[in-house]
Amino acid sequence: MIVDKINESIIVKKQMADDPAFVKTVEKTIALLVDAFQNGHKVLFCGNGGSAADAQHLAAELSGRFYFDRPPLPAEACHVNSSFLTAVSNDYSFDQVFARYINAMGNRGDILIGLSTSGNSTNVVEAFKTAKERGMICIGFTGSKGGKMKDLSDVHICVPSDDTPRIQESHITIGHIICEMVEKTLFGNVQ
Ligand SMILES: O=C(CO)[C@@H](O)[C@H](O)[C@H](O)[C@H](O)COP(=O)(O)O
Ligand SMILES: [Zn+2]
Repeated sequence: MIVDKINESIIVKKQMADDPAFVKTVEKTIALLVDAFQNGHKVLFCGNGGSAADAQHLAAELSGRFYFDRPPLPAEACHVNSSFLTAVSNDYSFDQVFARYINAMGNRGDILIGLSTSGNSTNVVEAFKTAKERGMICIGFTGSKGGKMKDLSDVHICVPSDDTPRIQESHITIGHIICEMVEKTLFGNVQ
């Protein structure tokens, strides 16, 4: 059972590595983030549950530091202010929490990265709709079905699995690679 699960995770990652179209999509994401940061824009992340953890984890790699000392990058996860999250959920709706944050913080040229294994979490879908209205770039991290986020994503990182934990494990792998490459491209000569 344990070995089977480890092997399942490896197989999903191997499928991504062996798919040139998938690798190109990750390259495109890196280029978009580099371009956004170089032009003074920010990157916002959103997701629920394990994907909320991934969202704040990845934002912190960018806004804190990753492999080496360099200037911080403007990045944040939409759920990290618990007063905002509880008030907006209570006074409006949980479906609107990320959309309202995007309305407060997102500007034309900023990037929104939404992580959802189903691609159908309503608060992430609503955030994408709002981000598009505001002229932001939407990058969707999903599982193989893509759900509603498929058609709302400017770039769609679609992990070839239908198993929530296996999809999340690949999201964080790809997210780490993106953060590493963005840091290296922007500041590789700083060390
Ligand atoms: O971490 C896990 C499962 O591994 C859970 O917390 C999971 O993220 C939650 O059930 C989410 O609400 C699932 O949402 P989504 O991936 O479909 O957007
Ligand atoms: Zn989990």
